[in-house]
Amino acid sequence: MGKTIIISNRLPIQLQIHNGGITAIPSVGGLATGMKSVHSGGDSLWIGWSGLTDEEIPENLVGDIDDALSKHGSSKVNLSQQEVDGFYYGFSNRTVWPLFHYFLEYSEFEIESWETYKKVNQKFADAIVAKADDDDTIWVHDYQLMLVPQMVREKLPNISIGFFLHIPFPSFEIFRTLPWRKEVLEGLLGSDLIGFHTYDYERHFLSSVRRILGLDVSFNDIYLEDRIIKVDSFPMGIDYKKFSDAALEHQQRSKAEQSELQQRLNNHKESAPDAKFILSIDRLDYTKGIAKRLNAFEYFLTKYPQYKEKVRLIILAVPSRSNVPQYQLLKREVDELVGRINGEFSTVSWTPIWYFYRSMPFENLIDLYTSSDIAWLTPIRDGMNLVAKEYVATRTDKTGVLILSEMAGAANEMNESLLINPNNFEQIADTIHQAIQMPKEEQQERNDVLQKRLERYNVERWANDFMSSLTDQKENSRSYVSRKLSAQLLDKITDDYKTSKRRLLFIDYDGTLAGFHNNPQKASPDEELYDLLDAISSQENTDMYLISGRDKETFTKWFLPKKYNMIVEHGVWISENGAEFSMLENVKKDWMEKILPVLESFVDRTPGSFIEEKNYSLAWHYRKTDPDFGQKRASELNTVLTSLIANDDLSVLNGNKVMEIKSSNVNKGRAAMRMYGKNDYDFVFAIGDDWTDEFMFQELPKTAVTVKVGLQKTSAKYYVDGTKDVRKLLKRFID
Ligand SMILES: O=P(O)(O)OC[C@H]1O[C@H](O[C@H]2O[C@H](CO)[C@@H](O)[C@H](O)[C@H]2O)[C@H](O)[C@@H](O)[C@@H]1O
Ligand SMILES: O=c1ccn([C@@H]2O[C@H](COP(=O)(O)OP(=O)(O)O)[C@@H](O)[C@H]2O)c(=O)[nH]1
Ligand SMILES: [Mg+2]
Repeated sequence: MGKTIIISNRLPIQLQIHNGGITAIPSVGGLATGMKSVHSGGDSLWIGWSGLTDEEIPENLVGDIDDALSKHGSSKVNLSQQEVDGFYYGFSNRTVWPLFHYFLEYSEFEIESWETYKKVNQKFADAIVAKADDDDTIWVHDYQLMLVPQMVREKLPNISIGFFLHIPFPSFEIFRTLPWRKEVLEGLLGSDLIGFHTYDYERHFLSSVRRILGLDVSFNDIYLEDRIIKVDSFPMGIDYKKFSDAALEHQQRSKAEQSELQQRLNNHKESAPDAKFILSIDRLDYTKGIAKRLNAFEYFLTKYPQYKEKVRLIILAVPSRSNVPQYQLLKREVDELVGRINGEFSTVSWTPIWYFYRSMPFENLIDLYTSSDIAWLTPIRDGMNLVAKEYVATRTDKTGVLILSEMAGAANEMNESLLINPNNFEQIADTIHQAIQMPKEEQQERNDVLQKRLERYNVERWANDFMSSLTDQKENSRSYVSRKLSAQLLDKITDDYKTSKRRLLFIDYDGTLAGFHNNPQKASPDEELYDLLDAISSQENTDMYLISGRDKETFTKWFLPKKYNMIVEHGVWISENGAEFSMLENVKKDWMEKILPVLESFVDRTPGSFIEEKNYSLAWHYRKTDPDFGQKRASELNTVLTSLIANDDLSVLNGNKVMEIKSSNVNKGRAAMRMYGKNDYDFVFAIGDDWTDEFMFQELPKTAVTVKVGLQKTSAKYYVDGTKDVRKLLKRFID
């Protein structure tokens, strides 16, 4: 097991130059604070940006800076001012950040900053490659580095790469507006595992992958030619113990040991013992809804005037990304709002809002958390929001009320808090009122549940879950690429075939025995194929079945005179030894009239596509359409159908340029297993090219020889390249 390399834009510490010397200060923000506890525990290297540009670093300090970082297990990527502008202030925080948080109108699409983003991502990737060995595990963090996984993959094809996105992944409708959406997705797909905070972000991401890249997605796996990528949600936790221990320790301090801030807080509590402190802590970011919160607070004071002089809002806004114009505007807006509200409501003995615009050290955060009766966090969108979790963790006597926006990722796990919609002022005002009135017992009940959960799903557990999922995934992916049939393997299979006592063969038709045609009727069998099938089926002790999704009329015409055994429409019909087709499965077809109009509307909008109406299924073919367009429509149809059929016993099969809707209890695997049960077979063989054949590969016994045509995702043991190789392989059985 090699080392772990963590890579993020920001390192756990930020360097500053003061009076010719270097000072290291802890980084603020969820990623750095959360991962820090993971990093300090193990054998890991953290690569990131020091916070200083090349221009800011005097030559004589270069060595000292490297030393300072290496003391923290870190190593830096050097960035010039121009790079920081284009990459960090530019593409990361003026394009991706607003877009992914649904602030579409703030998003700027500038080609120059995209180019710098690419260049800087390459720098990060190169820094990893320079330090990594093949058995290391790379964990890339966040939206600033979305191209890094693929860039590393190109240099180190076998290394394990995980990626975690700390911010939301927006819905397809939003993400599609990004001019470089394809490149971003491809960059991420260099990973083996991609993690999100919530299932919703994961779902949005998968839908974009399906619709923009047209890739095969099954549950939460993405199939590439030679790898599988797993996508999953891992809600990030906090270092619970660190916060609860700090709060306990804080409680035991004597007056003299308390911080200046704590003493001020105490003085205010003493002067107005009934007054409540409401706390809000965030980076000064438009996604955090600080301005809205101030307006809502004003509304609350108007709606519930009895709380004048009884509540105080403490706002800690941490300076962030202040080179981005939106952040500067927000700063001005918040300053003005605080001034106006305080001006409007203050009395001689009461200022409703205390406003701090700075970053506070850990000790002061604990002062604020432990002194506040209510924490009020109302982001308009937030990937997770760790402050919410930290507040609850510090409540040693379990009192305190958390009011949390339902738009924060954390809301998914903190149902016992008071969840609000940050745009609904009426609801917010009433909720603050409810929080102030909430009996102690109820507060404790709610926090008890929350604390237990936070303690269990702490940041260490989060990191371990992610890492072990990454290890598993790497193994799955390795075993996924099935083996190409080498000459040696072919000899072995032929030998087993010839020495077996009773054989059972399942052979798919389209894409396996015959190539594809724009018109399916034209893909008819040729003489060579008839000869081959005649020879196999007439062998002693050999049960050969052609197994296909085609309709029974076509197969009757082509093969009934030949008396081959046939299973068609995926297993609805069977014909053996030249008998008429009879039903193998009893299936309903009343759903068809509901689905047909949907397919028709897709035919109308997708020139070249057409519907094939089979007896018990409907297929929408798009072989003749423009490939990209067809793929796009197929993903769209898939989305529509999946929601339409959710409650029926139907499934959608994604075949080769065809989507078929049929009863769930009919598939080739089930049909094949019924044949397998009829006799004692010591050689079972199945070959096929598409998704629908996977049912056979999965359900037939492990000893079966299963062969996929074409290198694609498969459960088959082996693969061959194309229809020519299929015939070559089958010929071996009769030579
Ligand atoms: O590095 P900055 O530009 O100063 O910004 C600070 C960090 O902000 C973001 O944090 C996110 O991660 C948290 C933990 O997963 C999550 O709780 C929060 O909702 C996110 O906004 C950003 O993702 C980081 O990259 C920044 O470093
Ligand atoms: O003055 C401050 C204010 C906040 N934080 C920390 O910054 C993080 C903020 O993370 P969150 O997930 O809430 O939001 P983000 O800033 O990452 O969007 C939390 O761990 C806080 O403890 C800090 O270190 N100093
Ligand atoms: Mg086929």
